[in-house]
Amino acid sequence: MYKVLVSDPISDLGIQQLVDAEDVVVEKKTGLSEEELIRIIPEYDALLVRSQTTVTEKIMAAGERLKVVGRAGVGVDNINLEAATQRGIIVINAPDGNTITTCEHAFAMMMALARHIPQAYAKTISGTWDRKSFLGVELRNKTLGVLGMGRIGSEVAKRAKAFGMDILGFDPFLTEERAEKLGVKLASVDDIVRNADFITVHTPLTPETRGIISTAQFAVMKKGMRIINCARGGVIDENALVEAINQGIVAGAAFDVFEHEPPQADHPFLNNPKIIVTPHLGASTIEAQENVAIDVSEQVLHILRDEPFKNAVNMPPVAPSVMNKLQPYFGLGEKLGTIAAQINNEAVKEIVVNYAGDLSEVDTQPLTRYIVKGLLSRHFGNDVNIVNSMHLAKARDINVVVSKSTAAQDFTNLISVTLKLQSGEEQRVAGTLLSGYGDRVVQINKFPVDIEPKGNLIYISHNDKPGIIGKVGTLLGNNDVNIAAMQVGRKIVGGEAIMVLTVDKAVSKEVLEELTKLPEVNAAQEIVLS
Ligand SMILES: NC(=O)c1ccc[n+]([C@@H]2O[C@H](COP(=O)([O-])OP(=O)(O)OC[C@H]3O[C@@H](n4cnc5c(N)ncnc54)[C@H](O)[C@@H]3O)[C@@H](O)[C@H]2O)c1
Ligand SMILES: O=C(O)CC[C@@H](O)C(=O)O
Repeated sequence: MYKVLVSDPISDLGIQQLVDAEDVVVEKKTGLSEEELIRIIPEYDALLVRSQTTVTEKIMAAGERLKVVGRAGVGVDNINLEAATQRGIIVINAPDGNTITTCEHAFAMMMALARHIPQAYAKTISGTWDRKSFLGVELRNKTLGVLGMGRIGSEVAKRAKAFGMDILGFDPFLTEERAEKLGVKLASVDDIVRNADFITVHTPLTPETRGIISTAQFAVMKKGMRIINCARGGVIDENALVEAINQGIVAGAAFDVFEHEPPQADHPFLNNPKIIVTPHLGASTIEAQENVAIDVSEQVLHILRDEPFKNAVNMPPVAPSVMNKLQPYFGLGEKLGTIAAQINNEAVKEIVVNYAGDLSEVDTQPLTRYIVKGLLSRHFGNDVNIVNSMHLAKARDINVVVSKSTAAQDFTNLISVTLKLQSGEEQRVAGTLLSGYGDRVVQINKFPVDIEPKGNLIYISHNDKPGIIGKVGTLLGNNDVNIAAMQVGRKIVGGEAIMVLTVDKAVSKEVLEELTKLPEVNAAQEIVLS
């Protein structure tokens, strides 16, 4: 008999198939502390959660029989994926079941903001008939900026079209073709913050999206704009928002999510008449809760019974024999993907991976997943892993092409990752695993290099002129950035060249900007590797 613990409120109808299964016992125990969960988890084969239970490393470690953690929803930020993977615990989610519901909540928030509905309701039921304080605005002919054009963002854009809004969309994976299909104008974050009357965010919380809307962005916004966050707390900086409201820049804000949930009683949003809030209700409809629970229960049953399943967030389906051959290259592959993503700022249409030498003889499919994971992690953060990386690329219309060749230049193995970009340009990074030395990046674009892919790097493209290396060194020195290693690549004397510097600490955006202002420098980008 398999035992399933449901530790958050999850739709009864949704888990009915588990309850009905003859080989399963379902127990519901909600509101448990971490200690209580640690104490009881050893009895269970599966754990079903929503977003209230944080499934920590300690809980995973105590889950001696735990085979699967099912998340009835999208975000798995409350589940320690690494700990699960290390212990072979499969984590599954239900990414599609609450898309429409959350989109509708964001839309409801936008309409409530435009017409002051919560404020007017509160005043009316308090006995005051006030028709003067709540003059609203129409959505028609307004510009809506959508940051994050994935499942939910795309659905919001479709509905905004029907309301006669002009839509500006930004997503690192949004191509012209897809934007056109959705009736959205492809824009940069800067275009959006300068031109939108309404902004809604639909990205995960990653290092890149944390504070993507903050003081600098509020400073250039249209006076009287309105802003909505039904994605994750922290994507819009909470303090900067309050400040922008006080300065009269933002006319209203609607938040379903908070940096810390639930927010403290003295949270500045809770007594601000221009901010409307809901307690993380984006996914809370009967339909969505049934959808996600049905989806996740079905998969839990499959996993418990050792049947094929979908939507695993963390577990690679790799046969041990293939794993042994490929494992040494997984780290290199992921780093090549990460570097390719970080030296590129354009939408990617195709990823071409070439395996040469030794690697051409084996089934490299699992390794490709690592490369694509590295590439997408810049924008998806922890939401991408080797199980879902190919699926995520496909869902973003990014084609992944693999080719093989027996000759690997002067190396025994060579992995090349070429990004074919929206503009028609290409970016290429190649690397090898050198016996006794480890991972090496041996080519960036057309330039041969020899770089250990580790720590903080700065990638500079420049014109090969005397003195440029000194200027870069002096600028970094003046900013207290110590250079540990430097590689320069060029094809011809005086022509295009690149410099890759290994530095002892992360560099600020300001320093990168200063570097790009040096006369011979064309671009300077930070590459962060673990
Ligand atoms: N409020 C709720 O109850 C609720 C419910 C469901 C989902 N969510 C949250 O909503 C968000 C979106 O969910 P989804 O299902 O649409 O996810 P999704 O993965 O389909 O879409 C997210 C999109 O964000 C994009 N993105 C990543 N970094 C970006 C950046 N720097 N700038 C712009 N775009 C960037 C990704 O490319 C992706 O297309 C997630 O954070 C999810 O956890 C909240
Ligand atoms: O209500 C929930 O379970 C949270 C939903 C949402 O944030 C998700 O990530 O799916």
